[in-house]
Amino acid sequence: MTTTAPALLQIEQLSKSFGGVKAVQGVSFAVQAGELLAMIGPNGAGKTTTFNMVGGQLAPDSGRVLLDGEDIAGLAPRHVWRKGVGRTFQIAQTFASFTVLENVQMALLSADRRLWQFWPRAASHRRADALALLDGVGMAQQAERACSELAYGDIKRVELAMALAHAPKLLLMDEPTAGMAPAERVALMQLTRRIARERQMGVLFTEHSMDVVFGQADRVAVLVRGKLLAEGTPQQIRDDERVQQAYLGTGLVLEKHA
Ligand SMILES: Nc1ncnc2c1ncn2[C@@H]1O[C@H](COP(=O)(O)OP(=O)(O)OP(=O)(O)O)[C@@H](O)[C@H]1O
Repeated sequence: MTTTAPALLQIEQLSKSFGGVKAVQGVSFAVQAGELLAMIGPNGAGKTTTFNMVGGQLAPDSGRVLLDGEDIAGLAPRHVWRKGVGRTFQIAQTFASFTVLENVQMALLSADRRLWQFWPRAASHRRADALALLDGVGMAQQAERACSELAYGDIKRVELAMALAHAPKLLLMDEPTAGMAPAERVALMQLTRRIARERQMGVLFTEHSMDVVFGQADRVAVLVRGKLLAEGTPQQIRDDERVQQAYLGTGLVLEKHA
């Protein structure tokens, strides 16, 4: 008899309302280790709400968020983070004057649960590990530059390295490519995909640009008005008439063929 390994992330029947608005209703899907799952849907579909229930920013009204089989629904964000769920954040303006290396060293300090008052020591903290993380995203050569001097696409790569500092099992990326040029968008998600494969890390991301979704995601979950409309490979989603209908009139076109 063969037993199937549980998914890295399994969300089951998640629901959340805000007053009378049913933002998410009975949504279930899974993310496997090493794969990229894109969550898409028209505006107001419930993507951010779902995302925040996985990250701990919102507690669901009902349903489960299983990480390696353990229910983490309703845990505070820092506890969810400790369990191995990472999230990419923008480099705060305050830290833009610090070097690329220093920013990653700070992320490592935080992963090691050192307090910010240890900052004077950050310069010596796990320098080699920080460089290795930067090497993984192709930014080691720029380690000594201030983040404020970097091109936008490079900042995104540093933010990715920072998110990897605590070696998450699952990485949440909320519109990771917003504001990027098309070629940069694809490059960032190709890099993310390679890292996800190497580390066997799952990635759940929300995305509006269809070139990224259909070119880079392994699977796609489509939310419409709080419900899961469809889930499958990019090809299955592209060919799904219900998805086509859902996007009618939104200005987005799902091409039938890549
Ligand atoms: N804090 C809140 N209070 C009240 N209503 C909310 C709140 N957050 C979300 N909603 C509502 O829940 C529904 C789903 O919103 P959500 O932000 O999750 O959608 P989305 O798919 O992320 O949309 P977008 O693509 O526009 O970001 C919307 O009707 C929204 O107005």
